[in-house]
Amino acid sequence: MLEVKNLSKTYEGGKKSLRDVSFTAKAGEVTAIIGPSGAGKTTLLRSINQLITDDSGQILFDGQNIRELSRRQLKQTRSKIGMIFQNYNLIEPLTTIENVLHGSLARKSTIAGVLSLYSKQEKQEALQLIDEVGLKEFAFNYCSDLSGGQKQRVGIARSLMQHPKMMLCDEPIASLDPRSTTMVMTILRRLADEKQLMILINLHQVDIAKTYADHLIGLNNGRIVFDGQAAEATDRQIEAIYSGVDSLVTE
Ligand SMILES: Nc1ncnc2c1ncn2[C@@H]1O[C@H](COP(=O)(O)OP(=O)(O)OP(=O)(O)O)[C@@H](O)[C@H]1O
Repeated sequence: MLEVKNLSKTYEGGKKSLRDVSFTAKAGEVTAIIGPSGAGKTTLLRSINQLITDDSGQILFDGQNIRELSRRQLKQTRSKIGMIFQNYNLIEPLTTIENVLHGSLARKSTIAGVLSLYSKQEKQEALQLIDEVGLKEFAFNYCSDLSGGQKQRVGIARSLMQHPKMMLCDEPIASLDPRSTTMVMTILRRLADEKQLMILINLHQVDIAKTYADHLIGLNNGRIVFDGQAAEATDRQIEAIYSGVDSLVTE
């Protein structure tokens, strides 16, 4: 379970990007975060694993407050949190399997990582994950030769190599066509259902959020203005998330 309590963030220059944000996310659930551009979605996702340092609040995950961990503890906790990015963040001149194997670096010693020392078991696991995301025949292709949707699936397999408990997905389908969008969202949904992963996903497409997510959070100007079941959010509530009317949990 992830419990975010009263999280606030003000950037240098004074922009208040998160204002007293509190919510809970559960294992096995897809939580979609929607809201207009600049609402604070990326800031929220990146604060959860402390890629952005926030001002105040609590982030309780796996029995710990992530905000209070030492550097070493944070590294350990981050190894359980996968990240999926809009621009994939792959090493393009490397092959699919090499990129996926990189996901295990979070669990390895620095020297083993630098020397790219992977065990036979890790290579087998990487191939298995590549198969799970439907890319078996592309395992030894260079990532630079893959389509956007294929690259995102490599990103998912790489993240699974970490053995994550939670996946933070920052607009993972923003650059994809409808067919690739369906494939990626279906895989994320399956990971929540079958591996009981906790999936948090920033989205611009409300219809996709309502189709694939269990839980919907609406952010506007750094505030949570909706927190409820994705399938039950009404058009009026969705409209209000984007127009910025506060406190819409009840109609
Ligand atoms: N490094 C930064 N320094 C100052 N202000 C920032 C910084 N990063 C983001 N902001 C501001 O914080 C607010 C929230 O930004 P954030 O990127 O979290 O929003 P978002 O909801 O993810 O937007 P989008 O949907 O466009 O990606 C915006 O007003 C943005 O301009």
